[in-house]
Amino acid sequence: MIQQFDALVVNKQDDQFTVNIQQLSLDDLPQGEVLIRVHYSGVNYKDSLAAIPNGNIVSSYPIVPGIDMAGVVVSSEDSRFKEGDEVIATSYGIGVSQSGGYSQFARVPAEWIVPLPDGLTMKEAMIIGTAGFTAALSVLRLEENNLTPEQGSVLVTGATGGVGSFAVSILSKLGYSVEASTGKESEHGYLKAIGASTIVSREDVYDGKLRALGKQKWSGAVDPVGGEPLASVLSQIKYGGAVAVSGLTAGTSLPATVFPFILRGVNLLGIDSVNCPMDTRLKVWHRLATDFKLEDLEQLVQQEITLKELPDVLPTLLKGEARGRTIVKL
Ligand SMILES: C=CC(=O)SCCNC(=O)CCNC(=O)[C@H](O)C(C)(C)COP(=O)(O)OP(=O)(O)OC[C@H]1O[C@@H](n2cnc3c(N)ncnc32)[C@H](O)[C@@H]1OP(=O)(O)O
Ligand SMILES: NC(=O)C1=CN([C@@H]2O[C@H](COP(=O)(O)OP(=O)(O)OC[C@H]3O[C@@H](n4cnc5c(N)ncnc54)[C@H](O)[C@@H]3O)[C@@H](O)[C@H]2O)C=CC1
Repeated sequence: MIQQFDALVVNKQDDQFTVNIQQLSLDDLPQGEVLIRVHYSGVNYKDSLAAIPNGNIVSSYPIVPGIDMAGVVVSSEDSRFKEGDEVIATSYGIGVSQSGGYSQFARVPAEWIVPLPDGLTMKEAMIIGTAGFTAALSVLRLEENNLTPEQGSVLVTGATGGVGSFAVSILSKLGYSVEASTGKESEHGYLKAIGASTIVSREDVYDGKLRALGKQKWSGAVDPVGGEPLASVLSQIKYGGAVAVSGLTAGTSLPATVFPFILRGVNLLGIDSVNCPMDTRLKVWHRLATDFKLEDLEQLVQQEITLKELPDVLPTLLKGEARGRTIVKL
């Protein structure tokens, strides 16, 4: 019988904002058909936003953040899952509108759960997490836009981050020549090790001047950075190419012109991991467990931490200090 367990709880009451470890009981968990003993979670940019007062992510407090979890089913009221099943639960309302993965136990609606695919351990699934899933979905969308390695280099912005690192590694594994953009000179070795062919600076991508059209440099791009750099990337994509945009670390406004779209047939592909339909979600996890799977996923792990280290680690992503993935052992 489960009495009490540890969780990270974020609360906002009047002017008080708190982030601390608390002892919860099963009665504190939300409704949902499946009770999961969480083994691993991870740290995504969105988790860091959930742990600050004005992150615009959490819809009601108190909440246990953690948009990702992998664990073992303890009990299920839904016939699709049974005790002992290894599962992944990410996205939807997890860690934003209802309690998430920074807890030893979680209760989740059955329709949000993905069976752990053959070929991945729970730990590997959380090294991947929403960041790796988003990178994989970006690559899938670029493939659907007919991108092939023969068309030339593909750009990855924010390349040392979670989404960026996975985009570099997956594209490299598929035979693409990858130009990885980073502002971190100290991480050039890391980017080469995970598959970058060339490292470019942030200034090579956006030199501070936005042009209607620039030289055609990249056949495609995976962009978790957004903002002005994205406008600059669009102006440098080759005829018919595409940019898969997922993020906003450089800002939310997009001061672009229509010219790349109407003169070069460039496509801007929106990437949403949160409400991605289940059939696509299963397809992406299958590819992450097969042809997208990296030989050494541990290379992308910056650190493995425990719940009590989370309050110090969460803010680091908002300062652009992530390198690959931080995973959390529950
Ligand atoms: C892992 C994923 C990620 O990391 S995504 C990146 C992190 N996400 C964010 O930073 C989003 C934070 N949200 C915001 O900043 C705001 O919600 C906003 C700017 C997107 C919109 O704010 P605004 O105040 O202008 O409008 P509302 O909040 O009232 O919403 C309007 C309308 O949009 C729907 N909506 C809001 N947030 C989302 C969302 N995350 N996904 C999908 N849809 C969203 C909201 O429900 C409203 O629609 P309605 O039909 O009226 O309900
Ligand atoms: N659309 C979706 O479903 C998803 C969106 N995201 C978004 O993708 C982005 C990245 O997420 P994570 O990889 O988890 O974060 P992360 O913190 O691991 O990586 C962010 C990267 O952006 C870089 N960066 C920060 N400021 C920059 C700037 N001004 N110019 C260029 N690069 C800059 C950082 O150095 C780092 O490499 C976030 O905005 C996140 O909200 C992430 C997952 C899913």
